[in-house]
Amino acid sequence: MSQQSNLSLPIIDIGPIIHTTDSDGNYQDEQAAANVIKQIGQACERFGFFYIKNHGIDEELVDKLMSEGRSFFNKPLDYKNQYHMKNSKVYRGYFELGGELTKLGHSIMAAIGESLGLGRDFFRNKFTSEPFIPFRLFHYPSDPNAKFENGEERFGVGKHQDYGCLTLLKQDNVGGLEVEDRSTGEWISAPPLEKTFVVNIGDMLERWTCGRYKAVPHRVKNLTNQDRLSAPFFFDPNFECVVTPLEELALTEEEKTKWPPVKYGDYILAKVFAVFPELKSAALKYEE
Ligand SMILES: O=C(O)CCC(=O)C(=O)O
Ligand SMILES: [Fe+2]
Repeated sequence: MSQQSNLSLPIIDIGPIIHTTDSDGNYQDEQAAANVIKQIGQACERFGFFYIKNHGIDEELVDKLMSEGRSFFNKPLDYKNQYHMKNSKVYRGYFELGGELTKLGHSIMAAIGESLGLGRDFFRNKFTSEPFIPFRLFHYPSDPNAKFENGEERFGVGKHQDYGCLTLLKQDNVGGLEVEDRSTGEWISAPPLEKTFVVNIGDMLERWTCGRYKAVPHRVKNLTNQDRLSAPFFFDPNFECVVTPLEELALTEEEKTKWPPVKYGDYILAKVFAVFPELKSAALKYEE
């Protein structure tokens, strides 16, 4: 079993990269923005994860979302089963924070483009103008005494990497998220920090950059006696987007052959159906 690390993930004040001038998309304070972009680039290379603060997202709306989520999970099972994912064709809909989080996703992708020397419009112009933006609300029941089951360590969400470009995660104040330190294999704790989101890189950004920016394994274990709620917002390429190593990054032939092209829609569906096989039969039924 790997050890806990005593490192902590960087916390980046991204105020300077979300305030652009209206006319041309330049940053209001280019020097401050350049400093943030550098921090983002370093965090992507070293950890694949970072916290953001001063992100401009309305905290009242976030609180409202979390309390609505909590009240849903507190309802009786019969009520919740009406919305069981097995019964879903596909849940599409509106939620109040969607637009704001999408805008934030574009701002962070702009900074990432800049940090790679590709320019701030690179990803939006080429790949993410119409992102695929799944959103989930997770409930991790309190589980203080169930560290092990049949000798195996138990997790609310087992070790995995995210599939797309970026994840913007809001967690409540319970904690339990851990991130692998790729250089040591230790687990870095990512505790709740007020008014922040945890941001992490997904597999597609790793493929575009041939691993320069990493999609890093993480997991969640709630060992407290309180329920935990989290809300990941995924900012992903469109289903039709074919992801190949970026020519602009002057990667070697060896690197490029390691990352063959994938169509994002095929990639994510294969991943989701592997985790939730019942959704595959539901989706096939829907296609008939
Ligand atoms: O609940 C969390 O903190 C993380 C969830 C997660 O890793 C995911 O949805 O991909
Ligand atoms: Fe994840």
